[in-house]
Amino acid sequence: MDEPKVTGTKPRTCCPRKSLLILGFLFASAAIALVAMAVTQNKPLPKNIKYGIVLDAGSSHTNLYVYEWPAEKENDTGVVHQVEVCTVQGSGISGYSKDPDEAGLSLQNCIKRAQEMVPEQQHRDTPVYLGATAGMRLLSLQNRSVADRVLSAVENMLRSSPFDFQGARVISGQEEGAYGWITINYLLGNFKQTGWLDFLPHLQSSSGTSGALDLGGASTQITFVPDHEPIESQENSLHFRLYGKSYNVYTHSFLCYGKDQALRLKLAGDLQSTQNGSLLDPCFHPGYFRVMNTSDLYTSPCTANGEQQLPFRRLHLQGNGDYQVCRKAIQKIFNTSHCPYSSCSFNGIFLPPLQGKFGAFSAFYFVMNFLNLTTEKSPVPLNRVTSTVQRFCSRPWNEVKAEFPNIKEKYLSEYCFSGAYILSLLENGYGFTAEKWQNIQFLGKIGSSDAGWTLGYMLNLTNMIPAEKPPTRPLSHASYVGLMVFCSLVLVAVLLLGCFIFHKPKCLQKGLI
Ligand SMILES: O=c1[nH]cnc2c1ncn2[C@@H]1O[C@H](COP(=O)(O)OP(=O)(O)O)[C@@H](O)[C@H]1O
Ligand SMILES: [Ca+2]
Repeated sequence: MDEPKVTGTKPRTCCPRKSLLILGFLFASAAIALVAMAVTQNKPLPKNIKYGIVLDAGSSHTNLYVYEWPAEKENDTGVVHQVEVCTVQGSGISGYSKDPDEAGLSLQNCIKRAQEMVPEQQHRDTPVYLGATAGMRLLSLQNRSVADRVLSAVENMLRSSPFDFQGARVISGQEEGAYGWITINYLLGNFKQTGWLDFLPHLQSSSGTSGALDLGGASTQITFVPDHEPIESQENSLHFRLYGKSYNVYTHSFLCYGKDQALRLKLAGDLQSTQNGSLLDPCFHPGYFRVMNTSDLYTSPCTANGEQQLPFRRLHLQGNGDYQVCRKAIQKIFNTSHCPYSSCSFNGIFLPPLQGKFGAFSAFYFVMNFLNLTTEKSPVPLNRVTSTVQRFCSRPWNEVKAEFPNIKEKYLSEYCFSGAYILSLLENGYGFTAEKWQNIQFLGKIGSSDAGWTLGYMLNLTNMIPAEKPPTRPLSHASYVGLMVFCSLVLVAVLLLGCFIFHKPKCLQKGLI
């Protein structure tokens, strides 16, 4: 018998296995190519960096700041940062009234330093600004022509530098307050309005900004956005439109209430009640002794009104480190007897209710930092700050001097007065209660940049803060490419999986493998 013939086709060789392999290979190659393309395309381009220089001509000294930012991101918020600060040796420019040319020469070393920091080919395109604050405001009040001569001396020096000189002027107290407020909010990223909060504005605090407290040697500034309160005096009211949002800002600068002039005000007041020129001063350490010419005390317009024929020419000051008495003596320089508004700080100056968080910088920070009151994460409570200052004031001067041999004697001897003055100003002057005190953060730097008015000044003068929010795409280019690649891969994978499930090659079917 014939054996039954095996009919039909030969069992299929597993050809889909080959196709699968090819498909897999193509898939892997395409995926690698996509990722490689995305990475190469998004590699950061060589940076095009721009620079700007601002000189802060303060009453006690001048600082030169160099800032840099990526040219293509000029209008973003938070991109400009400080790369250098150079402290000019000697006094502030207002201290050169006897020899104005020296004021210009004093800047030379720091200008050289800036030349090293900025690449030579960019010197010509780098703007340089000088802003003078309360020391020069006082000198202008005292002798306008001398102040002008000092300003033209620094102007000539800056014009002769290789940088693009943009002006040297005395800025107003209002500007100083406003630019300090802009600086800290820019650096803290408070003008940034990206993310979901844009669509849920009720979740943001009313202004989303921090107030600014700046303490200098000759003036002090307070600036913040009050909560829906009308700003009752025009000279304290500023309006800004930044990144598409409007801000009604309260600001006041108290000339003569920087810590150096405040000390003069206090001493000039104390002098009225001495007969022989010796003064027992509760704001200096026990055992501290200082001799001053009374005429020096009255050279400033802050104290000039009190000048009188005193029967002595020298003041012999002796410390006794009594914090409570010191606070009482300081209190006398704040006049709280009249207020033509619904509420005032002191000297009849309008102050709306304090609102939100505050960043306190410059001498507020130097003093608190020296007293070790800035190191903790959360603010140190007011009662602990008070007891720290009290304890420090009561320490004998020779003990303090021995503990801090490297700190300038001028600073060291005045930290007791300065600590007490800061507490008087914030607590009694502005009305920071123990509860509100917790909203103050003492700031030296934010990131790499010093907190102060200079950055805000430059941002404003270079038009780097747009009034309206620049139109932006929802995603950055890199995120867009990344997401596109990811979605393409998911789509391809789903397609392959679909093909695989619905046209399962026979060789992979059960029993054929
Ligand atoms: O390291 C420090 N310790 C204590 N005080 C300092 C230190 N550095 C600067 N200061 C003080 O900070 C203040 C800065 O004032 P600035 O010179 O800016 O005057 P202004 O802003 O009133 O024009 C001055 O009183 C100066 O003595
Ligand atoms: Ca200052």
